[in-house]
Amino acid sequence: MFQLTLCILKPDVVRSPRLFHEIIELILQRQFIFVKSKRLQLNSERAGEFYREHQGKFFYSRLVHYMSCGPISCHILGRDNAIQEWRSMLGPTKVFKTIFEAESTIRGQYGVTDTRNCGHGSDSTETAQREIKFFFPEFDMKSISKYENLLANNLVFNRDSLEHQLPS
Ligand SMILES: Nc1ncnc2c1ncn2[C@@H]1O[C@H](COP(=O)(O)OP(=O)(O)OP(=O)(O)O)[C@@H](O)[C@H]1O
Repeated sequence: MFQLTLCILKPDVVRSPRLFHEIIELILQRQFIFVKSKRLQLNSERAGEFYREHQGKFFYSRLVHYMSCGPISCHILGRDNAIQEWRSMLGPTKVFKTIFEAESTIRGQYGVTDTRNCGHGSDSTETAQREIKFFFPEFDMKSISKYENLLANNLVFNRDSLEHQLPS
């Protein structure tokens, strides 16, 4: 089933152009459609709001500080089973375990710590909708139908905007 998910590439990744583009290529190779892309910097209030479910946990303030320490890159990704596919590419949350147990994943290869773990992926369709709205309030979820019957290789990927373009 065609799905959308929210992908965030975290500040360490965005800070390193080579790593950033390497991860974009990996995502393209997995036949994801980049529906929308946006680079932005969160302030600590917005970062705290995004991760509010973790409020009170020992890593919460570290996480909020990290997520607001530099620009992040947000992407609405689409493909069959997008939510699960992007999370499996990322690998498990905890980098210190992942580098041994899932070393071929993005976190396994490039993660720095359990907090600085390269990326974020929505974990359900409800979460994806809420998170897409958080970063892309102007995005019309109904426009997904435009992409549903298209494969990534029927579209042109614009390397400046980091978005696939629909055939005219
Ligand atoms: N034990 C921990 N120590 C340090 N940071 C953590 C820890 N657990 C989670 N985090 C940070 O909080 C983020 C959100 O945690 P969550 O449990 O929702 O993991 P996730 O769903 O794999 O990650 P994300 O929501 O970012 O995709 C993680 O991506 C990581 O940056």
